[in-house]
Amino acid sequence: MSHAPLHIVGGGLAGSEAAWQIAEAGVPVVLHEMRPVRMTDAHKTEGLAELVCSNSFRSDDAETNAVGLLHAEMRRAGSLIMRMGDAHQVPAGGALAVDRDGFSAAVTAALEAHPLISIDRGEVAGLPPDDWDSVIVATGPLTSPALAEAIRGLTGEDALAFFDAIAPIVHFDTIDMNVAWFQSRYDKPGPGGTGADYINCPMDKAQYEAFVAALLAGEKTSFKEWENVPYFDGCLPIEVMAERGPETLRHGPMKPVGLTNRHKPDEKPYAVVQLRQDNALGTLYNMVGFQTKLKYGAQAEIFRMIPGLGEAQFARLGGLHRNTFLNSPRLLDGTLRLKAMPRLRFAGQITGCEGYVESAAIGLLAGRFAAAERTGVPLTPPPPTTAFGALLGHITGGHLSADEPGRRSFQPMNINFGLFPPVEVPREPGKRLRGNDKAIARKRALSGRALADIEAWLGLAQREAAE
Ligand SMILES: Cc1cc2nc3c(=O)[nH]c(=O)nc-3n(C[C@H](O)[C@H](O)[C@H](O)COP(=O)(O)OP(=O)(O)OC[C@H]3O[C@@H](n4cnc5c(N)ncnc54)[C@H](O)[C@@H]3O)c2cc1C
Repeated sequence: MSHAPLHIVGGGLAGSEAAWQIAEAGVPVVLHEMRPVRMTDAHKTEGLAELVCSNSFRSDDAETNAVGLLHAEMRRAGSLIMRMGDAHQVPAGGALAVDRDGFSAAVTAALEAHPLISIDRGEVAGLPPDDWDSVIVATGPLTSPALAEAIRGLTGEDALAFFDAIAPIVHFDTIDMNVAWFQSRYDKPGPGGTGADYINCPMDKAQYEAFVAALLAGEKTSFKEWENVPYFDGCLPIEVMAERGPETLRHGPMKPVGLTNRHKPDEKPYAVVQLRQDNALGTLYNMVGFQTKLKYGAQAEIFRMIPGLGEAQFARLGGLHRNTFLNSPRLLDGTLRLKAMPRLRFAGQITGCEGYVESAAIGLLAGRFAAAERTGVPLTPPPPTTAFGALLGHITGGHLSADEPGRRSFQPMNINFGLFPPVEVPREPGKRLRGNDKAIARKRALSGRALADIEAWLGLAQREAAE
């Protein structure tokens, strides 16, 4: 049976995954992507699913890490983003990091080759036309202003925009490896890694203190209209962390634990800056956790104070970006449709999830919901005990609003075990778990339950589609 096409606006992480899911369900889809006709402030290419900053999908540990669990669920659900991420991974300790160009090219090629997908390059500069009866809007944190304005007018809610900061990338051959050394924290090999995947730059106490002082004094980009902007803690600019106290960085991205300086094994570094491979060739490394809103001149000067980076050349410096997202718990229904106009469904970071993987996961769900609606096969949302369900719950209703007049408390969030309903931790007779052991046992129990429940949900969805 042939179906009328669905439309997706935005060919990023969410839109690409949604297109794949819809087409794989046998429904034709038109994917509208504005690049290269119109670019965003962060995208550099015309490739679909371009990674705009870090090249990491974060931890791949499905047993004790919530994003690793989400990876596992997505793989089971036939995710294109995970398949291409796995195919283009670069070594990164316990994390899944990818060669950004190879990854984006592979996603683009797969979508272009699918017989049910057509790709239309052009901006949707307002509400989608009335004759598009089912649309997924996946235009991301940098939704073009014309569309953002139209959505804002439609919802009556102010789409909150605020700034995040991105980390610099360094040319490998400008790093002094007589000072820096390769090692993953605790020598963890992780998927596709060797246990020596990060470059580490050590600092002694005096160097660390001088560095923190320089960060505090360095000239920052200031955006008056965005002052008092609420950064979320996972993506704080390094100088904002420094402002929180002299020790904050040493306990955050510059923590020295699990690392031994190969050049001076008897000297414990006071702080360590880590760089992670950014491309398959190994010619570029990004500074882990070093997102910043320092001015370019100040960045180059201050980051060259880091031992090993004295002569560093930067392929890209850090910067600021806008982040636009909906007050989804109020605006969207349980299958991501806009209550005020149900022909529009939202996916990706614009719904208030955060991160490449989470955005793709919500794209996957939006695609499946839209395809099910088109084919007339009802699809119940995934159970809240799964990573898919927990994330969807956060977006469509799990968040408790602070309900202060004129303000809203809903903020973008990465997947985390705090979003899952409590679980009974299995007890071993005669053994009482405490502290870290107890926390790990709890995560294992949450993961085990999630994987069993997602298998059941996927099996059920498959049976319903076949009937
Ligand atoms: C500068 C920056 C740095 C980030 N750093 C990280 C990071 O390090 N790690 C991480 O996990 N996440 C990071 N994020 C968040 C990351 O962007 C998102 O998590 C992810 O890319 C969102 O996926 P998405 O599909 O929702 O949006 P995107 O991947 O941004 O895709 C949206 C697409 O829609 C297109 N588009 C926009 N408006 C229109 C329109 N009107 N018509 C047609 N097409 C349109 C855009 O060109 C884009 O291709 C960062 C975001 C930004 C902006």
